[in-house]
Amino acid sequence: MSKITVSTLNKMKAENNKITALTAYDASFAKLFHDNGVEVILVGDSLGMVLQGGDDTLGVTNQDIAYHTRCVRGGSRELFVIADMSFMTYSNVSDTCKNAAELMRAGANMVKLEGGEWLHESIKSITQQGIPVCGHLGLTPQSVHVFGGFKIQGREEEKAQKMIEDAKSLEDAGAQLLVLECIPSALAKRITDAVNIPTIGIGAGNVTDGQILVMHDLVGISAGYIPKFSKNFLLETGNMPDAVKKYCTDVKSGAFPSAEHEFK
Ligand SMILES: Nc1nc(=O)c2c([nH]1)NC[C@@H]1CN(c3ccc(C(=O)N[C@@H](CCC(=O)O)C(=O)O)cc3)CN21
Ligand SMILES: CC(C)C(=O)C(=O)O
Ligand SMILES: [Mg+2]
Repeated sequence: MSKITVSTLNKMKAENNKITALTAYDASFAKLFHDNGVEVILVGDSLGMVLQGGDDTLGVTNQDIAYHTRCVRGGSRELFVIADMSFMTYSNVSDTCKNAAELMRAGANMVKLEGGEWLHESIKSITQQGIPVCGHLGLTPQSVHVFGGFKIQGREEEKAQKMIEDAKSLEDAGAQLLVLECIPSALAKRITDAVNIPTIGIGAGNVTDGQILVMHDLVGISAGYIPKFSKNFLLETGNMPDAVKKYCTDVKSGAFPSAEHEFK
């Protein structure tokens, strides 16, 4: 696979060619995913749950993400790697600059921040200084204690409209990609239509420009529960490379996620 860049991702949105993404936390899995058709690798702070065994993602540090970003980058120079900014490491512009820079030096191609309009200044500042940004709206797990659990977001029309405004604000600030997590498919469609940047969904239906899953859910070995929107692709394929290939094929064709994996 040739090298993926933000230009490739824009082109894919324009051509209705779905973007395939998975989380990875080390070199071997990152290379396996890349070799079998995955276009974007996320070093997610989900590692606080699936690697560290925590109940949420709040215990993850910027150093943790930097470490795993180095590991993932070790899998290939060619990977398009997004690194999550962890809980409370992007509270102000200065912290955002310092911590995002550490992730870029560790080998990331882009950093991801959870939140809407309030991130405007920080996103503007780091993109101006050369750091590409991915936004993240909907069920933003760092806010699990504000939400009162890992609950689907944006069901009320007022909240839905606010999320659309947040998406536009992120794009306006300079964000070049947007993750939408656990929202009704109809809202994911409205957001995808409202912005020019590609959207990547998880629990947001097959209407987004791409899909992402936590890698442990793809093979059914997540330590906690397995979210309803995920699917075990290892069951029907029996080996890892084919499970990854099947995931990519099904994302490309729109077969995954199907109705049973979406929220109405
Ligand atoms: N293994 C794993 N997969 C993930 O997708 C994931 C993580 N871990 N850790 C970080 C966050 C947390 N995420 C979660 C966790 C739980 C639900 C969940 O239980 N959702 C309910 C729906 C709740 C509702 O209806 O409002 C479900 O049944 O799937 C969703 C996303 C997504 N991320
Ligand atoms: C679930 C994805 C989008 C994420 O942010 C993570 O893995 O941390
Ligand atoms: Mg995350």
